[in-house]
Amino acid sequence: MNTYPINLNLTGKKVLVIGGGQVASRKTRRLVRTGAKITIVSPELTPELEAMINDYSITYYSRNFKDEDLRGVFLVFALTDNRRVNNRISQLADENNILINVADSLEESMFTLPSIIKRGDLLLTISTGGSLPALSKEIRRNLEEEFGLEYSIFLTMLKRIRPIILKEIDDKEERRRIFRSLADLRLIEQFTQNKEAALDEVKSILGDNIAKKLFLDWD
Ligand SMILES: C[C@@]1(CC(=O)O)c2cc3[nH]c(cc4nc(cc5[nH]c(cc(n2)[C@H]1CCC(=O)O)[C@@](C)(CC(=O)O)[C@@H]5CCC(=O)O)C(CC(=O)O)=C4CCC(=O)O)c(CCC(=O)O)c3CC(=O)O
Ligand SMILES: NC(=O)C1=CN([C@@H]2O[C@H](COP(=O)(O)OP(=O)(O)OC[C@H]3O[C@@H](n4cnc5c(N)ncnc54)[C@H](O)[C@@H]3O)[C@@H](O)[C@H]2O)C=CC1
Repeated sequence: MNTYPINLNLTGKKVLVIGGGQVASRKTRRLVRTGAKITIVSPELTPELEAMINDYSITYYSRNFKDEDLRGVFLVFALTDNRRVNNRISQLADENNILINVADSLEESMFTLPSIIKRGDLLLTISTGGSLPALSKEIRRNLEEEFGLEYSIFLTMLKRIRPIILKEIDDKEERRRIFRSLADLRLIEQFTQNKEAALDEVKSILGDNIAKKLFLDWD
């Protein structure tokens, strides 16, 4: 299947989770960090979901799914263990143009969830097109060792540096040279081993003028 990979901004959007088992737990864990307005409908809940409902302002209805639950919903997860219920939700979502993920049917899903590695602003996603989700998980575990916290630190710094380079350096080629030199995996990894040396290298890539502007209040 040729899916279209996107990173959705769910801030303030109504998201409905139907079902309260292990799969709902895993998917809701990722949702609570997005700023979405989450509602869960399920007669039963895992202890983790109970805790998330308390800790984040999640609306919860302790009952089976009703068709009206879909009203005004932007995105829905059909995560019950009942094929007929999941299929009904999928039909309704289709009719009403609501984005849907169905836990037990790739065909009825408008999108699937990838395995993710998040290090601050760095987001790596892995997907097997539904062929073997366990492999996505295994690849994630392998890559996790390769991409550590240094990426988060580095990108936090770049968030501050990049706009200044864009503002201060008019020459497009020069800017491109700088950004390409900064996108250096070896340099980023140095932030865990020898932060001083890594910062020195960043300064030398930026050149004296920019470095002075940026690192004046740097400790
Ligand atoms: C199509 C998709 C739809 C979707 O859910 O979006 C889907 C479908 C199904 N998964 C099933 C089973 C398992 N899923 C996992 C794990 C994950 N599954 C995820 C995504 C996806 N799963 C989407 C495609 C992703 C891709 O393309 O690779 C991950 C990546 C993301 C997430 O869900 O958070 C997350 C790993 C997160 C991480 O840790 O990194 C494990 C492993 C485990 O739990 O240890 C098992 C048990 C082992 C096994 O069975 O392989 C079953 C069979 C159910 C049954 O037995 O009946 C179906 C239904 C079917 O195949 O029809
Ligand atoms: N996509 C994925 O990553 C995976 C999908 N699955 C599939 O996902 C589904 C759910 O799996 P689990 O969470 O492990 O099952 P589970 O049995 O732990 O949870 C099912 C939940 O659905 C609720 N439920 C049942 N009928 C309902 C209804 N009419 N309305 C609202 N809630 C209802 C139950 O109360 C329960 O909380 C299964 O179909 C399973 O085959 C399983 C593993 C991984």
